[in-house]
Amino acid sequence: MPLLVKICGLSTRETLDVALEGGADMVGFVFFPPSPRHISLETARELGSRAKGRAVKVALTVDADDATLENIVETLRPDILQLHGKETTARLRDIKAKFGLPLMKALPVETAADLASLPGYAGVADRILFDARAPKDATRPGGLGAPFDWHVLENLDLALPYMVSGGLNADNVAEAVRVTRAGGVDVSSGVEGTPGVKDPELIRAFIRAARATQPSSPLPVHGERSPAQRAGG
Ligand SMILES: O=C(O)c1ccccc1N[C@@H]1O[C@H](COP(=O)(O)O)[C@@H](O)[C@H]1O
Repeated sequence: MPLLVKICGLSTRETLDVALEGGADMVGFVFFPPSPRHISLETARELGSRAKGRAVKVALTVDADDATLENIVETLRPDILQLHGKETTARLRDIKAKFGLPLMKALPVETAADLASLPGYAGVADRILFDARAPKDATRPGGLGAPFDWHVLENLDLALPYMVSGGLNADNVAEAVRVTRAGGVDVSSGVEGTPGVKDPELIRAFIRAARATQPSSPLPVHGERSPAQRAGG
């Protein structure tokens, strides 16, 4: 399976286009007012229609209530909801029943003990995102540019698709994928110059580095067209 690459915290047309043109599989939009990446519903409507059909649109929320989720679903029209707070398994069931969208539950990781809640969430979420546990005094539960010890996931045996995040960048993404065997990677701070301000070059470099972790297409035998040539018609 090809590695899924998610660029999160996009808030402008220009950087969204860079992520889409660079080949991001998923683009994430943050709806959490304390975050420097928080976007308004008006921006969500514009960016959502721009990304439609070009990448999976992910709405990131933190313990959002139904009314907030309703507004986000109505304006962004996300393909998946990323729940990055302390949402319980019961709340996940409730959100699923109300909104009928796939759910990606973010789980904070610091030590192996943090995986205790995994079986419960794996029973209801469609995908798990393992993210670095934020310090107690942090103003947000993610998007802090800090990695966790990827070896915690080394022997993970999870049937559900999972991604990793937390302090990823173009220099360490290959090692994160090697250690965790994750099917996807998610980045925000690592493609920014300053918090909340995406850097086009860093976005491109991250996507390239993530793609380079994949075995390259086999060389065509004489007279045969390569997969890339076939995809291009
Ligand atoms: O990006 C944010 O501001 C944010 C706010 C609240 C919850 C999660 C947030 N971001 C997510 O955190 C991880 C790791 O990000 P980083 O690469 O370490 O900056 C990622 O999933 C972001 O989507």
